Amino acid sequence: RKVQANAEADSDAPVDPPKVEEKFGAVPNGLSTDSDVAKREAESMSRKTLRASAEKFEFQAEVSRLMDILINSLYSNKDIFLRELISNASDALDKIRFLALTDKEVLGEGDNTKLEIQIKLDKEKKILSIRDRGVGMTKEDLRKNLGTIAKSGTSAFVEKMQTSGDLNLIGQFGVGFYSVYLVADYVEVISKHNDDKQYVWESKADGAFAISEDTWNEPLGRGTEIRLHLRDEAGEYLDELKLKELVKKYSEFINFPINLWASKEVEKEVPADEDESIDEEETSESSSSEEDGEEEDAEKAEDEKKPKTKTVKETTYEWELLNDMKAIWLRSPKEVTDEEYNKFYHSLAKDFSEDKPMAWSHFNAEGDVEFKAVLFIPPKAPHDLYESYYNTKQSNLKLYVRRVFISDEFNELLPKYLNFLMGLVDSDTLPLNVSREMLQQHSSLKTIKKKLIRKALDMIRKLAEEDPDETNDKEKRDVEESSEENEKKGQYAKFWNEFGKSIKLGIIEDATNRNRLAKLLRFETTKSDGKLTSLDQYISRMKSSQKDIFYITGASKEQLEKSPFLERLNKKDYEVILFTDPVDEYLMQYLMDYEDKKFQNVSKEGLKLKDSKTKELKESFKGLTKWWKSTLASDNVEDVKISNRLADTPCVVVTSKYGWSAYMEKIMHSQTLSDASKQAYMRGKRVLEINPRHPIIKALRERVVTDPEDESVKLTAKLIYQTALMESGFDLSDPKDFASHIYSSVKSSLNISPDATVEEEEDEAEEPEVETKAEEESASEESELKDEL
Ligand SMILES: Nc1ncnc2c1ncn2[C@@H]1O[C@H](COP(=O)(O)OP(=O)(O)OP(=O)(O)O)[C@@H](O)[C@H]1O
Repeated sequence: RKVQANAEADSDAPVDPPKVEEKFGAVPNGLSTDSDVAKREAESMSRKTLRASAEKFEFQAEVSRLMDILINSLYSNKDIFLRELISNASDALDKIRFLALTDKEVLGEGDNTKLEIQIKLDKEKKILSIRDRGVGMTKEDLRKNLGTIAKSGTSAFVEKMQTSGDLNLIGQFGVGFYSVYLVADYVEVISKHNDDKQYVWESKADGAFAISEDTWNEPLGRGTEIRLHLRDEAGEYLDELKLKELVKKYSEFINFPINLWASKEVEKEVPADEDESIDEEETSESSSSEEDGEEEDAEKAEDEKKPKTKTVKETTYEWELLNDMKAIWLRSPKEVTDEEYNKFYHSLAKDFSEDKPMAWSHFNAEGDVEFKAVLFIPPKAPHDLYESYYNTKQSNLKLYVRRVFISDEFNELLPKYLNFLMGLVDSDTLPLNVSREMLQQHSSLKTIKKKLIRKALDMIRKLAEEDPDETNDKEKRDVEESSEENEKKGQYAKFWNEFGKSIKLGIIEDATNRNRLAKLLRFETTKSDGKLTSLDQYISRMKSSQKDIFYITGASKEQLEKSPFLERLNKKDYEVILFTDPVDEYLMQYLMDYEDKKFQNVSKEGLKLKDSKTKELKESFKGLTKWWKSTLASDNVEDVKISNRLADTPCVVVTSKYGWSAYMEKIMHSQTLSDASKQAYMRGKRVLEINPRHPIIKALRERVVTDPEDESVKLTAKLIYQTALMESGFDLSDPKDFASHIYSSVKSSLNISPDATVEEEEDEAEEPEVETKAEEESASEESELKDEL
């Protein structure tokens, strides 16, 4: 009877999972069906070699390299594979839900309509399976998606991973799937797409993968199941508690239910063991005497009243929901904690480093177009943010319409220069059942975009306002600094270093918001003492006599600080902005004024600096400037003028107001594909400005007065011009010509006759050179030295 009781207990055991389970492949406690046998055969076959009948493919070289690194990685945080798989499953579910908006049929019926993720463990066989009812993959999808890497920048990632060993960013590079090989040595991907049959992709990460039509697993209906045959050392992922903890940690914000086939200890009332009760009866019989007959009867009656059951512990299995799918953006911003925003950012950005986002903005737009949005400024700029700025169409904003994910490639939501922001928009106003193309043209998008830009710029402005480093008010700064935890200190400089270029690109591209963006601009100046300053701060320090905002452009701060263009400005204590980023040159073509103040490039014409003697000097140097201009006629010099910007340098070359500056010319020259004819056209007209107080200039004037036709004076004047060109940042068009002028001048300073010629080499009969002993020795010494080096 015992045997029977056990059998009964077994049959009640939790091997009878819901219907979904039956289709799910490996059954935990092993139901012995025909398909099971076939399956096990298939499995054991495949563990040895990939299935013989399968079509074999080689991984793209880059994928193989990546897999090699992953397999041999000593990276300790192997957990990341799970969030990558769940994230892929969630993407696939998003895709089918989106398709279903316009065609309900694609969802199918019954269990197929359940948009969920299921995780299952088979401790015995050491298999962890993750299944989704997403869009699935056709045979071709399997080959392409899990064999090649489409996204660029993967090489960069592989390099980085090899050197830093940090795999945490894997998801951001579009190669998350391969992280399965951190924990598994053999992986099967079973997938069913509506347009194809069910296929199995499998690989042991040995350079090859195989695809075969799946005739042995239970049909999936639709979607993908990934089976990880875990390595021995990855046994911890068969622990339910561990998986629950991981899903909580990484996948909290997944918008689909994630269910774990979880065991549960339950107490159950089972019929009390009859054998035992008989034994008891027997014992009681033997111990009883006949006299006790009446008493006994009473006890028996009592016993019969007692239930004949007992409590036993049983393990049952059931689907346990691991996430609560809370859409953070639907909640009131007041209710969401900083910690939740941080976590949400990490899941959105697939960035699981410790870095927190720099700022966020969570808002609810009402009116004609209603939407909710959360925007984040990431802690760091992605490695390729500006590399392909004009070519990529990558926006980092997810668009939802009434909680349904539509796309994360909607470039209509934010202008390019704000592409560094992460976040999402969920609109109730946009229609749900139209194609993506139709949606892209929807008039509400313009309103959404406008509001998003406003909010984004506000968020950046606040970042500066809250930074004590940004304030001019020393007292306020001290108060802030003394507060214990001042996380906000220096945050704007950090933002500027990461994303400053984006703000500059914004000024160039977004005329409507130019002024708002200009407020966010930061730069160093001749007086900022190595710190960043803003236009507002610059203006607040302007001298009362100063009308324009002064700036200069060049390759480096050090170079600019020595520029002759700043001589007199420095002397007179004017502040000048130092722009050292090539993009600044473009920027200043668009930023004409700010708060009614014009910008003046101090290396260009138009600088107004009072010099009471200008008129007088102009008159007294008229002869020289006229003569010099005609001497330089062939050098494309528009004019020769008295300068108001020089102190110690004899002369400089300035450009016309709307032409390119010297630095811009350099930038354009360095661009391989720039158009030579445009270069000639845009090149600023050059004006030689002379310093009338400089002894060289004064001496030159005297010499010209004496003999304007003196060739040596003409040569000297040309040499001065060429030197000024160089010092002003221009490239010399004919360096050979310049060099020969310098040598002529050197000759005269060494008192060498200008006609002196170079000594001719004697014409000897050509003989092979024979090394003398001494030469040989020195040569061998040299080579020894090289070896040592
Ligand atoms: N569960 C799945 N269902 C359908 N397609 C999938 C699934 N998992 C992966 N894929 C396909 O394989 C591709 C490669 O996946 P992988 O994780 O390597 O990169 P990714 O998903 O594009 O980028 P990321 O890792 O950033 O999510 C995906 O783009 C997707 O097309």
